[in-house]
Amino acid sequence: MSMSLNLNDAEAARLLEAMTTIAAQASAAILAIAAPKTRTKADASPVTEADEAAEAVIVQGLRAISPSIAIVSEESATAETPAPTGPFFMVDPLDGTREFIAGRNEYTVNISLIVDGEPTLGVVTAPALGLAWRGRPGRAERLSLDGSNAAEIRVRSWPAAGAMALVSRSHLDPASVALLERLPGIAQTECGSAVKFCRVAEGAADLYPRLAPTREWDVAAGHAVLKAAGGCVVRPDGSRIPYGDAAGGFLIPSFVAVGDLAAAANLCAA
Ligand SMILES: Nc1ncnc2c1ncn2[C@@H]1O[C@H](COP(=O)(O)O)[C@@H](OP(=O)(O)O)[C@H]1O
Ligand SMILES: [Mg+2]
Repeated sequence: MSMSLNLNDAEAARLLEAMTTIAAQASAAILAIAAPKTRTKADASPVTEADEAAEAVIVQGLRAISPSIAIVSEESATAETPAPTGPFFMVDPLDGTREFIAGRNEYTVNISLIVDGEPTLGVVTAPALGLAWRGRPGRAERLSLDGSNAAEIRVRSWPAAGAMALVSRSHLDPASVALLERLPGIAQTECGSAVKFCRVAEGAADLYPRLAPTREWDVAAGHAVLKAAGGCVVRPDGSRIPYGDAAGGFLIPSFVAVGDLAAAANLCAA
């Protein structure tokens, strides 16, 4: 059954607030696990008991607030997961598991709501940084994990000098390196997880190139935040990312996340 969802701004704000609370609860569940037991998944990537604890908190929380909206979540998605037919929540209970296991603080909880194939609402929390970022159409915010200190954020214009790219610490690939080599004078910093989208959204960086595979749950919430802040996440040719690709295993082969839309158009035309 297809279901339409036409949220006005007050309803969007209310739903995003509830998603923020759930992401904060999942963050607390992660922080409560001091020495996580770790195993390797079928795709050779790591998962910990913290990933699973956070997912349980999130799924239970989302079911309680919106029982009719489907949930696609990293640790429960399988090859048999059907393509969602209406709006759906896309969840990564712990993005940057490698960072988390290594004891670094750049890992996140990602929760987004996809409507008509577009990440429309999104919250990203960084438990170890005590921070959250969230976006809905027309407004993006950075706040403390406890919900205080919410402040509007906005992308910056591409600077004439001193543009900054963020790249994966654990998965930097040759194609992204080659793209950066074509941009003279751009500085680059390593950063784990969906924090990269949020740094671009708050105008601390300009570009996050990822010309290597990720999955929709790694991207959707950060995409919603960056879009709300005035930026974009697109395939390298400038086309949109088709969310809800169950048949393709929710794989996103490559993307670029950019703060300045004119710079994004130039980059994608090059
Ligand atoms: N070959 C691959 N295919 C699909 N996703 C990949 C991948 N290599 C890395 N990723 C994704 O990249 C995420 C980490 O991003 P980063 O390197 O920027 O921190 C991982 O998230 P998880 O930690 O949730 O598994 C993982 O899903
Ligand atoms: Mg994960």
